[in-house]
Amino acid sequence: MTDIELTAVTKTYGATTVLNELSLSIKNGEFLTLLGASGCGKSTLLKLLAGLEPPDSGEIRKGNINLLAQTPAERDCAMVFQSYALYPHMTVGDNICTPLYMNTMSFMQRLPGVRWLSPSARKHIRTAHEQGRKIAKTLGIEHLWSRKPAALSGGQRQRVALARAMVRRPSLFLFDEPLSNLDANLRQSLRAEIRQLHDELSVTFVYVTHDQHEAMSMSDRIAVMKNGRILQLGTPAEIYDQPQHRDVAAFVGAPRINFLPITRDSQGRASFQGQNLGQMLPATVAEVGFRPHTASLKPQANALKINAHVVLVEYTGAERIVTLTTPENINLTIVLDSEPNLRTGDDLTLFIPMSHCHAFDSEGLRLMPLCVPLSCAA
Ligand SMILES: Nc1ncnc2c1ncn2[C@@H]1O[C@H](COP(=O)(O)OP(=O)(O)OP(=O)(O)O)[C@@H](O)[C@H]1O
Repeated sequence: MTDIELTAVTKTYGATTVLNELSLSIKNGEFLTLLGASGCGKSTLLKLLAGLEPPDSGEIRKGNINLLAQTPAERDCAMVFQSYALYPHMTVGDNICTPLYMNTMSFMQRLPGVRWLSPSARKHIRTAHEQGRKIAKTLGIEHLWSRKPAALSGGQRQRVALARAMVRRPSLFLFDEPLSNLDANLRQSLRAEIRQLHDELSVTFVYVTHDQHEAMSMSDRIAVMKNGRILQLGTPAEIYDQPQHRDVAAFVGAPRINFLPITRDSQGRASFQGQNLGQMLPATVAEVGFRPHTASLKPQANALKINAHVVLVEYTGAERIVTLTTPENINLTIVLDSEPNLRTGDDLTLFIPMSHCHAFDSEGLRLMPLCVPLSCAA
């Protein structure tokens, strides 16, 4: 099977450019997540893949097949929406199976009267129901077969929508925020189920979400989007550990990454709270980011030192989340797994190993740290 290649795809609605010269290679069989804030163009990209909308320019190809020349039905993909999109007058069984047998019947056989009179049409329906029941069993909804959608919970409805997509055995699944309407516990269990389905089916999943937990826990690769462009494409670990843009760093991780604005000393060297960082950070650094879990209260070499004031200590059981403010009025959040005596109002010094600091320039682009060890001049 072949990868799907999007090349310089642009989509506009009126004066709004929703996708901007976007290029992306979707590997055959991978679980790829499009992650980004509301309005960044994720759903539009999904619609272009499904053939529900055409791009203004650019190419979408699968090997030597030009997908843009194919109708949605020819593209062999199934879409699962946030809103389930079930037929309210049909039972669960009919919701799952109707698209399947309608696909395999001739126009005449699809006519309601003929459908039940024609032996071959009845055979199609019987086969579809057998396949549908198997899938329903896999998803744990077989006992709901004769119910109508109104008599189902949100999680059950989404399972029916999943079953309806799976029964056709498409080579590409497109998910548009399928878990957004569900409560946190159900989201977590369906997240795992969708990932398991992917592993069992071994077909390509493209999954849209603005929830970084979903993206990080389910995906082989994540494309982080902003303003119709991909800021970074990588594995969850690459996205988390080596964010190529400050907005990528800010989008993943909870609590959120901290950012420190870097100033210049009288000689033009990078500095923060009077420390000379010129030996450690590239000359063009504008900001340093560090994740809340990387801060320590233990003095150490080659570390960025931050003087701060404790505003709030929150106990979460295993760890404590500490909110601080610096003399420059920068708010910081750190996570400590042990510090029995820390209280609101304390003044302290944080140490962030330079190996855990992310440097960004004024455009937000990642800079490689200098390899010269720092002698932090206080
Ligand atoms: N049919 C349309 N006509 C006009 N504008 C549209 C249309 N569809 C989408 N847009 C606009 O395109 C932009 C991107 O929309 P899109 O739905 O792709 O974003 P998204 O990242 O999926 O956001 P969300 O997470 O809120 O669904 C938005 O500003 C939206 O208002």
